[in-house]
Amino acid sequence: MERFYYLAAVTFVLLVLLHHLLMGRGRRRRLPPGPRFALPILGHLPLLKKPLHASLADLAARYGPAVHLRLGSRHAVVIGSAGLAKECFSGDLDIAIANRPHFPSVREASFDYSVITLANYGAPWRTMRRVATVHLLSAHRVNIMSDNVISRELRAMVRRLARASAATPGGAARVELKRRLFELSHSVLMEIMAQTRNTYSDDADEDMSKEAREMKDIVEAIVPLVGVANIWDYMPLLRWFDVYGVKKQLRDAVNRRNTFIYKMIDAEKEKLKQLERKNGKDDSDEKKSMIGVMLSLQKTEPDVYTDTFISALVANLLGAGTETTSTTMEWTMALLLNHPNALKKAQEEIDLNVGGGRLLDKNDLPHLPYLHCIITETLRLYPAAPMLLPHEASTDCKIHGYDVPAGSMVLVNAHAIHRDPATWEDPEEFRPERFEHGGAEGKFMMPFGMGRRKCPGENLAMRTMGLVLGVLLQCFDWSRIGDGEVDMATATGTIMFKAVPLEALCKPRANMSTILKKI
Ligand code: HEM
Repeated sequence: MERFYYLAAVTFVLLVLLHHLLMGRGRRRRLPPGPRFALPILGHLPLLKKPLHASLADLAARYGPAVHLRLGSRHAVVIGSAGLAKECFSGDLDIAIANRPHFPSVREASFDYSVITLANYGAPWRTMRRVATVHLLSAHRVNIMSDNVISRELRAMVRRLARASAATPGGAARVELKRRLFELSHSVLMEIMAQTRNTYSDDADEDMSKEAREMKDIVEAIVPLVGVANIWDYMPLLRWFDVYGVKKQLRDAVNRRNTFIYKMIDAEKEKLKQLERKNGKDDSDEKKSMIGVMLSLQKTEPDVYTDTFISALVANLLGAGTETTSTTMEWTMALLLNHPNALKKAQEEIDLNVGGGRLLDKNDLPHLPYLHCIITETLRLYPAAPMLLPHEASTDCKIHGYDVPAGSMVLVNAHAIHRDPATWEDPEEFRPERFEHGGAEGKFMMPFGMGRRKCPGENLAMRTMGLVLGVLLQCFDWSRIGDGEVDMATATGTIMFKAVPLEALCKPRANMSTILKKI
């Protein structure tokens, strides 16, 4: 027993020495200020409370806009001001911090980090990013998708809501908005990827294609397992010995996902072959799904656009685009329910500019500036990714005059920047009017990030949100369930979810009754 205590003590001392030896390199550098005492192995991790953005904002209030922390064995710098965020994402510094930290917990689900969101800055990332921005998410394709896909899925949703209301005594249906908005965003992206849907059911409760439903089930199996696996990032022993059996479950779920995507790719290949046989030539890109577009690229550069490349891109865009978009729409509806005057003002704007004779479409959006202000104000208050995605420095660099060693994580507190009282008057208040008539010009927001790793899905997200929210406000009156305000508590995580899923009452508007019977 004595020997055991002796060995434990020696191991502890060695660990502390090793820790100081490794981390001590920082002493010669001028690191940004931060809490002095860091535990061996864990570093400052115990200081971080949930939600992370609030905890980091507290540290910024104490130490300044650039705070140094040690998270496990990594250096991390937290950026907490608009000025510094702009500095980070301009010029050479933008390139220096354009890598992503790689956490073992996400390796399994991310094709070995070879997806746009996680790949390091370099040639493979550039190729994926170019395909996504030029061929899949460009303004031109978003325009095509607005009519082909988004409006079709949206009409199906409106039809179901109108039917549900008609079947409810009093005409106001109780709607699980969180679920509906998620399913709509997921269906839109699935259709954009693979165009699998060929029928629309009149089922009032759910309207996803068979493929969209299967993909949703698979993603729902993977997400909690990645959550449990997070602990691997700091305790590798759990990973090596697969203590909870998570590794095997995760591998099974990821295999299921990959097999499913390969099946979609094969189906799309078959569809394209049939078209070619029928027409003697390939279809135009405009009519193709995203998988179809990538299969055309595969013909000319088979070594680059492999089936694995396509699968990784499909899985990545579905993952990056669904919950960000649906959560932002859920927050918007929650804010409007708590601010009925803003809701009414948006409806009046729609009535004036579109009327009740047809559903609003993409051409109406530029004439609905107040709706745009509402979405922007929601993105300010509830940015879906409150800390963006973590960046990593590929070389030693300087931020705000401080040394930042290569390998440091750089975290940007967009949530805190959006609520900085030095920039925003009454920052905690929902006030879309602040953006009216260029009122917020020059004020800095970054809900989609900035610089090289900025979100490539902004166009698609803004278009989807404009159309969905516009049509929901045009067709229905919305009210809260019960007398109290909607609970605006946030859940924690990379994405800022609403802690209590949003439900609301929805009643068809009188001026839309003819249209609602026809769609
Ligand atoms: C309201 C909706 C959305 C919000 C608020 C949002 C926000 C963000 C943010 C903050 C980042 C990280 C930027 C950084 O690390 O500096 C990001 C990255 C990304 N987003 Fe979005 N996003 C949204 C919708 C979408 C959609 C619809 C897609 C595509 C279908 C998409 C695809 C991506 C991808 C691929 C990346 C990784 C970019 C890279 O690492 O190079 N996002 N997004």
